[in-house]
Order: sequence, then structure tokens, then C-alpha cells
Amino acid sequence: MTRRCFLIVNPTSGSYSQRTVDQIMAGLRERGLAPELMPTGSAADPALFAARLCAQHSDPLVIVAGGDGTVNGVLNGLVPGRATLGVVPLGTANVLARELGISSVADALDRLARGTTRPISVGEIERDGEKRRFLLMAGAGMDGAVVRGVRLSEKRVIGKGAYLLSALRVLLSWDRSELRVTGGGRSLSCHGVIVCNAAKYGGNFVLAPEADLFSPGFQVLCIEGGRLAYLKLGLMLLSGRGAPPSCVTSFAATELELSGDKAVQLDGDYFCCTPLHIRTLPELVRLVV
Ligand SMILES: Nc1ncnc2c1ncn2[C@@H]1O[C@H](COP(=O)(O)OP(=O)(O)OP(=O)(O)O)[C@@H](O)[C@H]1O
Repeated sequence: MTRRCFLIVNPTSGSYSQRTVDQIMAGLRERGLAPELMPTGSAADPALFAARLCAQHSDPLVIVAGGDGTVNGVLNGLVPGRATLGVVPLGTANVLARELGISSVADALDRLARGTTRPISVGEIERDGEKRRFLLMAGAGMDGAVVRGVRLSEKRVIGKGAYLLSALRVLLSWDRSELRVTGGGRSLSCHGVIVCNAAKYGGNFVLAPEADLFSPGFQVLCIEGGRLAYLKLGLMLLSGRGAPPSCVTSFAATELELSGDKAVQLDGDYFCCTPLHIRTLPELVRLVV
């Protein structure tokens, strides 16, 4: 029997093309699935579509053809325990796909056809009563500021290079303020923090080898110091060498309080500024792996 599924497509994702979407639809059909195409028309649609699917169907298979930002949107619309999530990488960085080891669109389709799933734990931010989930990471400090400063016009033309340009602007107008991170039995002051729910970051770079999508809790990286600290962290990522520099304090936590006034990015999209509260939500939905 063919299984019905829903393909939420972001036409503004980094590697979107109508031809690829046609191939994905055909590939799903060839593999015995019956896809329904749902192109988004705005940044609010991924969450709205996911919520609607959970309300109308029992355990819908919701497939995202897009990047990590669209997956994040869908994740925020899903009703806990009431859907299965799948991903076909069509974004710019595609960190989730890299985390799962998905090597191509065809590989993603084969996995969807196999249908092996595992429950994933996600993070949830709360600020002023507003809640938002994240799947991969929440960053407050330099990376939040860089993501906030990315100009869409630059991203359309140079893709990932837009992050580099934004990073240069952030480095030139450096914010020296600190934030306090409290959780996991610690309380420390630092310039920035990256709360990792997955090991990879910014592409195929391993930032938090102990973080695991499939178990509750985070690996928390607190960055102490100024621009040099981030340079060292960047070099560690680029060189692929595991040990974090001494300016980074790493620990495990399931709940955190962040103070200060720092830009926050969730799964690569700007969300808000600190202060805020973060907690883990164990086994929120099942993910096709
Ligand atoms: N139709 C749309 N118009 C404008 N923005 C959209 C639309 N659909 C989704 N979005 C938003 O676009 C943002 C970026 O999309 P997405 O993550 O898919 O691509 P990307 O940024 O190229 O990839 P990655 O996040 O992997 O680097 C997300 O925040 C998503 O919610």
C-alpha cells in the first residue's frame, strides 16, 4: 500500500530548483510513497502547514525539502508525538542532513522509502512567555549577531559568503558585553554561548561531539574572551581537530538560564535577544534517519 506524505518545499531555500522538486516528487512516487506538494509562500508557512497537517491527519509523514530554517519552522508547528518528520536537503548549510549523514537527494529519498525512524529530543527557548523550539543549536553572542546581520540580498548572490561578510561587520563593531550562563551545576560569565543539540555546526564542522539529537540534553560551549577566542574556535572547527581551545568551557546541561543582551540564533535563523530560558524536550517527534 502506498503511504501518503506531505512535501513542504521552501522555494527560497539555497539549492531550490523546480527541476529538483519535480525529481523529488517523482522519486518519492517511484519508491511507493504518495506525496502531496506544499510550497511555502512565506516564512510563517512551514509552522502553519505542520500544525494544520497534525490537526487533520493521524501521524502524518511531513517531509521538508529545504534547509535547516525550514525544518525549524516545521518543527515549531508539529504537535509532540503526533507526526513523523523527514528531510530532503535543499538549503545552504543543511546541517541536519549532514548530522544524519545524508549524502544526496537520492539518499534522502531512499531513507524515506525505508522509513526507519528514531525519536528526537529538541531544545525549547522561552522568552517573555513566547516559546520556540530548536533542533540543532541555539547561539547567543557572536554567532547570533552574525546571523542577525546577514543581508538577504547578499545571501541570494553569494550564499554562505554572506555569513562571512556579516562576521566581518560584527568584528569591526565589536560588542564587549558579557552574559551569564547558569545551568548544568555551573554559573559563569562569558562573551558568547552555543547550546548544541547536535554535533555539527555551520556545515560539516564538528563543534560538539558529545551532543546527540537522539538523547535529551545539550553540550554547552561558553566562549570567554574577545575576538581572538572566536578566531581560535573558528580555526579548531576548520582544522577538524576535536579539542576546544582553553577559552571555551564545555559542559552538559538539560536546562539553562541566559542573562545579558545578546542576539540569539536558533538553527541558523535570528530569533531574539537574551535574557531567556532553555530546556530540553525529550522525544518530541520521530525523525526518518
Ligand atoms: N516562501 C518563503 N518565503 C520566504 N522565506 C521562507 C519561505 N519559506 C520558508 N522561508 C524561510 O526561509 C528561511 C531560510 O530557509 P532554509 O533554511 O530552507 O534555506 P537556507 O537558509 O538556504 O538553508 P540552511 O538553513 O540549511 O542554511 C527559513 O527561516 C524559512 O522559514
